[in-house]
Amino acid sequence: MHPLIEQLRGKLIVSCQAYMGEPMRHPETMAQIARAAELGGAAAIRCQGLSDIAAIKGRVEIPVIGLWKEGHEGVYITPSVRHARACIAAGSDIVAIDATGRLRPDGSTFEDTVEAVRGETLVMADCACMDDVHRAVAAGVDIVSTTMAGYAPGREKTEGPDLDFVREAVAVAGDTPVFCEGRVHTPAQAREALDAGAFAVVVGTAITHPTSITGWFCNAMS
Ligand SMILES: CC(=O)N[C@H](C=O)[C@@H](O)[C@H](O)[C@H](O)COP(=O)(O)O
Repeated sequence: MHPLIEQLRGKLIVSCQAYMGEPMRHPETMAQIARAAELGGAAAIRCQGLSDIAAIKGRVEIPVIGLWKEGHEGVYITPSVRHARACIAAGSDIVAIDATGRLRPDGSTFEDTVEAVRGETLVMADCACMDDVHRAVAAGVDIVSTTMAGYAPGREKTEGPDLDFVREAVAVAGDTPVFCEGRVHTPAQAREALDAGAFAVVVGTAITHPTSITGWFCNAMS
């Protein structure tokens, strides 16, 4: 296993993302949050967009998992070779790519992107279902992640993390590490994900999205 991935074993990865039109959507803000997460013990940062990747890479010592989201429908996480190459150029140590079988806007496939960038970077495959896991492992990716479960066809959206998906993925992924990502909202759930066999756990919203967290409190109080 690549040493950069080995150092993530059993660790927390923090996803620092602000969405279009949101008050925290600024590379400097994301870099500050990423650095704060690093000080808290995060082993890597996952982040979106070329400016954020560059700003965060310049601020933290830990590895950066970069992606580039374009659009909201269909394949929007690093949807082409061009997007993946740009993420590498911006400073990503690992590039996250949608691993679903859906065609990308430019007509290319997941395999096309993996083929083009493998050897230049480490690839994290954002999967929605077991078909994606099989596809990603066959393509030779470095990491499989449950990122898209509940957000693309294939699996129901679970209340918390999809731990059954983690277990099923671990059972077939062989030596390829499986990360648990998506709806991990509490430290206890992060622990459960490791117990389910996850190699590492990615937490975004519950650490870095104050608008959502505030809403959780408000809902509980109304
Ligand atoms: C489905 C999709 O587009 N997920 C994105 C992937 O980068 C992010 O919006 C999530 O915040 C990230 O996966 C972490 O998940 P959570 O925020 O639930 O901890």
